[in-house]
Amino acid sequence: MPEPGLSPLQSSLPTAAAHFGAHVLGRAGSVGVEAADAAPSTAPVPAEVAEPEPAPEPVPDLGPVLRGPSGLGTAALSLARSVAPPVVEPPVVAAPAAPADALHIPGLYYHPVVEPDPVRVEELSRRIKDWAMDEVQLYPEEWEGQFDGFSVGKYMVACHPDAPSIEHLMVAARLMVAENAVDDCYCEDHGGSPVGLGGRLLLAHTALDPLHTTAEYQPRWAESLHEDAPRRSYRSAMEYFVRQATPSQADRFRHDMARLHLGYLAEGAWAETDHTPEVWEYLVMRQFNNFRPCPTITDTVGGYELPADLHAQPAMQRVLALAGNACTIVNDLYSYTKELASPGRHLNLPVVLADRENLSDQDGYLKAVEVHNDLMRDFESEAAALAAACPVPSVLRFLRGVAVWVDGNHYWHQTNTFRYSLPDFW
Ligand SMILES: CC(C)=CCC/C(C)=C(\C)COP(=O)(O)OP(=O)(O)O
Ligand SMILES: [Mg+2]
Repeated sequence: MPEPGLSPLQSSLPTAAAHFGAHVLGRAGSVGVEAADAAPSTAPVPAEVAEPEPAPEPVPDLGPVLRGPSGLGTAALSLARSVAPPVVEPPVVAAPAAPADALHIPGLYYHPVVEPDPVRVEELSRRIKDWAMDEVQLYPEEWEGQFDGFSVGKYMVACHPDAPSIEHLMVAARLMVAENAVDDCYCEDHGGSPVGLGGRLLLAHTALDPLHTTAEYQPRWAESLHEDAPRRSYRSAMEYFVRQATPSQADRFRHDMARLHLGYLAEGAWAETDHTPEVWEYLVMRQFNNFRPCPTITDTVGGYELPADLHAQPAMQRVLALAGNACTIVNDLYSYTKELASPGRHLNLPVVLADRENLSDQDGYLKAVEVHNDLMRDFESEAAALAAACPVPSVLRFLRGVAVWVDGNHYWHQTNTFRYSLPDFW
């Protein structure tokens, strides 16, 4: 109900979008337009991480972002095109071919990406390694090869082609490295174990969501954040992130990380008792132990904000869950042989399908490909429906950012032959 004397906000949205609320859309529209036109965040970049002078930043190729993926079957991702005239008429570009030595999963539904800008990849790789070694003492010398082989620079450039600067990419890269450090060192094969995992994760979570307590106990907690590599890296990565993010973006990230830690705990609990969950139970765990915290920072890394009220809409939440699930099942497919070779029994979707549905290893794997493809198609159709129902610039750019992240994530898995290989099922 409008206040007396005030005329109601006029919305150009279809009636179907009425449930988003004119107050939210009115504000979101202005934020989005401003953000889309002036990409860099208003948050100041701290002096110690300022861009080096006078090296010029490579100009990001915004073509893929405006245009979206261009391969067969990518029409559903052309969100802006379906609801509004494009900002510029993009040139028609052929779908890029995957590199010759890339891994190919027959029947997998995915979109090829434009090769990430090699200048950005090199610069980001150099800076992230400096951060890992000099600022957080992340790993002993003998792990250097694994750090390089992870190729976080290539990963983040592929996933965030609209980042306005290398420093924006560093925000994503530090978090990616820190998230993997926690997984490797607390949960998996670099000293991790389900035993005591809850306590370790809880304490590390306070590097993201700080303790507020009395003067007597606060200093001891603050010291604890420097005691191991996972906590050092979470603490530092979060410090940079909150300088770049708005408070609601930081809060969104903390929530997504709490979800992630809950997923780690369920995975650890099942490993401890050697329990194989039902397929749907596994999918629940993997929705939490999930890449979700990475695509959901796409607006911070892009230098704009999807307003909290729009992020919280159930339709947006469904799109984000589907996108995260598609990304994560891609990992289950590409990491299948790595996980078979690791000590103990590592759960992934093909393994759980084979066990719970009495399938051969091969049929379990092939069914997991189908589950992935269904998730991808649901993500794309729900994202397109949301874009049509709520064609606010920040929503469209965010949905495009998530879709590009999904594609970049696939590209990184497909091309990371240092880390992954495929089973001989075809
Ligand atoms: C980057 C991030 C938020 C990671 C969270 C959880 C995670 C490590 C994954 C979803 C990847 O799965 P997994 O642990 O199976 O990774 P690898 O197969 O070892 O590459
Ligand atoms: Mg895996």
